[in-house]
Amino acid sequence: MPGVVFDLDGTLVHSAPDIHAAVNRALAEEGAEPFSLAEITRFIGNGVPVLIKRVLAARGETPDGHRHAEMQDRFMKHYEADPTALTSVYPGAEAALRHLHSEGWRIALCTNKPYAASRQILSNFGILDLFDAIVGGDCLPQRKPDPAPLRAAAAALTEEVVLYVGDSEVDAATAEAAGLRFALFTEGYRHAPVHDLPHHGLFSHHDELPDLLRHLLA
Ligand SMILES: O=C(O)COP(=O)(O)O
Ligand SMILES: [Mg+2]
Repeated sequence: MPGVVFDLDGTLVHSAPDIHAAVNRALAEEGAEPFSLAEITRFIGNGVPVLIKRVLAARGETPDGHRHAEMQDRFMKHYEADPTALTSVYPGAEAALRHLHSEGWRIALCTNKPYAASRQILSNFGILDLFDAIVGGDCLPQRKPDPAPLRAAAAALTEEVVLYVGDSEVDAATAEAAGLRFALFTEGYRHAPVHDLPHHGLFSHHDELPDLLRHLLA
């Protein structure tokens, strides 16, 4: 059977509200002003170190390593305390995963979110056991859009054909660099118009996903 690798934030789960809340809690510890949800959503996609860099830059800071690490630790403390309080699985995503799993597809996750929080989120939503492999943003020295994490996730599935499903320009670039066919979820945290992202298929509701993936195999 084929394999499919999923991105997490903006693809399987709408996690921006918890990321936003944790950033603002970290800032509140310093008495700093909160960011809006739209601002923080724009900073998501390249992993936590880049998120923190973007938050500090938007505040006019050019942080040294110590300052960056301090804010990242603060953010992670708040985020890991409850990464699903405000997060939801996209409508139809769990059903699509269960459908693919029951058809014998092997399933992996390749996200820039750190491994432990990613695993916790899948576990909290009762879908962790559907995944044969998880590659988080802190599992390798490289993060997406470097193809190494996606290649590692695909290799873990040991299937001849592997597809990637994601929501962002980072995911599209990663799939292209790894040489995998890419299905784009149009309702995630993308910045550019759909036609600017290289993709082989797109979907706006996860009910469409099993048929789309079968089509991409053909
Ligand atoms: O953590 C991020 O910035 C993005 O995570 P994702 O790779 O699951 O979209
Ligand atoms: Mg994403």
